[in-house]
Amino acid sequence: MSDEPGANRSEPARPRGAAGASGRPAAVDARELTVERGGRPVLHGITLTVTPGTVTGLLGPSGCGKTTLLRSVVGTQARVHGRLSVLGRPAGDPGLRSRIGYVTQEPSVHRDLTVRQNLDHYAAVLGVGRRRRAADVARVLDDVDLRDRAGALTADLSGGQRSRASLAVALLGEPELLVLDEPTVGLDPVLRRDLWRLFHRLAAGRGTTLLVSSHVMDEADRCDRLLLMRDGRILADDTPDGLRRATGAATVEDAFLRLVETPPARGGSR
Ligand SMILES: Nc1ncnc2c1ncn2[C@@H]1O[C@H](COP(=O)(O)OP(=O)(O)OP(=O)(O)O)[C@@H](O)[C@H]1O
Repeated sequence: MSDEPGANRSEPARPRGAAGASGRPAAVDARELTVERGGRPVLHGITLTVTPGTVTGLLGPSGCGKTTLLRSVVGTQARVHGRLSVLGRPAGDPGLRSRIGYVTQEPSVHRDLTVRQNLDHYAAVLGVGRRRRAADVARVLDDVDLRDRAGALTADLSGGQRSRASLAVALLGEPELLVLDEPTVGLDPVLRRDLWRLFHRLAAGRGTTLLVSSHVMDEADRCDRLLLMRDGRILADDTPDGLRRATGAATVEDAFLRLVETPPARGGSR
């Protein structure tokens, strides 16, 4: 059976009043989400809410199911069961395509085009008129700090620069929800810091919701909210401070270990 788009049987979640302070519906609302890949379950009844206008980190070890969850949110994952609504619509709804930006772990730019040509091409695909296109391309080049490499072939960029070029493509349509799969892997500390600043600028300035995965726990404090994940389950959905308070741990990494080692309370969500 295919693991690719087209076989998504998720249903929209019922509206649950999970809106943020803005009154907008939850950016993501998942209820009892289950996904099978390669004939075995990899997500086990996940329930979570992503508040609009926040930077939410999806943190967990390699192989725990982060990419599978992100693919479910953007509608490219097959065999999704349960209820999943994104920006108030069922996941995978064609009307969501222009409202979501998705950056996978594999850079999605054409290597034989320059950065600017890539952006111009994708802006045209998005239907941005010729006159607005130059301004949009300049804006996203600034966002990801690639203006001075705009004329370079993407084949000639470093890995980190190519990732940022992919992020620039995702920013073109000013999406309401940005889904980023491990965007900071391989970046030096300065670039990582700059990217997290950009994420918060997008959330604070444009009201964009960012769902950002990472397997590095030290990125936790850069997030407004955290979804801690392990073995296809959500261990915690909290702020970094709330998580430390709830577990009595000094760091999010220790909080994660305590959650793994402590059996869930009766009636708890784990
Ligand atoms: N195409 C596939 N077919 C079958 N099983 C898959 C496929 N892709 C991933 N899996 C399995 O699904 C589980 C979750 O994988 P997923 O890629 O979602 O994890 P992840 O947390 O994103 O990992 P990483 O941090 O390494 O990217 C893993 O056990 C993985 O082996």
